[in-house]
Amino acid sequence: MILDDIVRNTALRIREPEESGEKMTPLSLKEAILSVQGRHAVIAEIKFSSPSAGKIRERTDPGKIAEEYQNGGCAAISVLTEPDYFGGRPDDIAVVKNAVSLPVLRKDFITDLRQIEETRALGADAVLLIAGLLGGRTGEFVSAARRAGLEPLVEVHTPAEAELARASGAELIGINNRDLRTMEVIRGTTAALAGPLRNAGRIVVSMSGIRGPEDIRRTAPHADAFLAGTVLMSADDPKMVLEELVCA
Ligand SMILES: O=P(O)(O)OC[C@@H](O)[C@@H](O)c1c[nH]c2ccccc12
Repeated sequence: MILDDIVRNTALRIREPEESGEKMTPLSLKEAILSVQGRHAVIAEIKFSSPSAGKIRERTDPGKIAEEYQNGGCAAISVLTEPDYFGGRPDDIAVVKNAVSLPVLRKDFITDLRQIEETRALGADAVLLIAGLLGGRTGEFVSAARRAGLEPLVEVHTPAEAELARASGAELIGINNRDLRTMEVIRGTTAALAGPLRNAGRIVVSMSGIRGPEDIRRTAPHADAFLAGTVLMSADDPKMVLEELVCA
């Protein structure tokens, strides 16, 4: 299965983190989401290809894309750093951080605590932790991320994972509408899982499969923020499409 291949190959790339120089004070993804008023908080993703979509667009300077996203009014930027299936690079984090003044979320397949240190060393503000990969270790990774100065965003797709995420203490929970194992998008996933999480005070990010403003409007009663990738990266004018999502 593709997900197993990705996780295995990613683990093979892990190196002991090197001591890196002074890092900037992290920007809060939570604050960025909560400070959006009168429009939708959108996390715009930089992703050049994916197992489900194949090649999305030619690789160009991620800093330029990030600037366009910032001009389009996103609350934060997500950067896929996995190289083999998503066309990303770890160093894209620093490039994006230098280009914009928004929180940057690193998205990769994290299954080893050394990747948490690495993520902070790369300059990210927040890190994606996938409950479906971490299982009972989710809470341990949430704590490790905080200790490293990173805000954890825990991704879930099933009720059991949602409960794991809630119990992990993470404040930010991403409900992935796409099943990472089958790659099928079920747009009702956010509505189905958000209730208990929001009642427990968690901030819910609805992720994946957003095709346009209508998808945002339909899910808005169930989510505090949205994460969109393919619809933006495949657009001729990502800034314009992002503005449509933000103002949906
Ligand atoms: O391109 P989309 O359908 O807008 O989806 C973005 C994002 O949610 C997706 O890239 C994603 C969500 N969780 C992940 C985990 C790993 C890799 C990728 C992802």
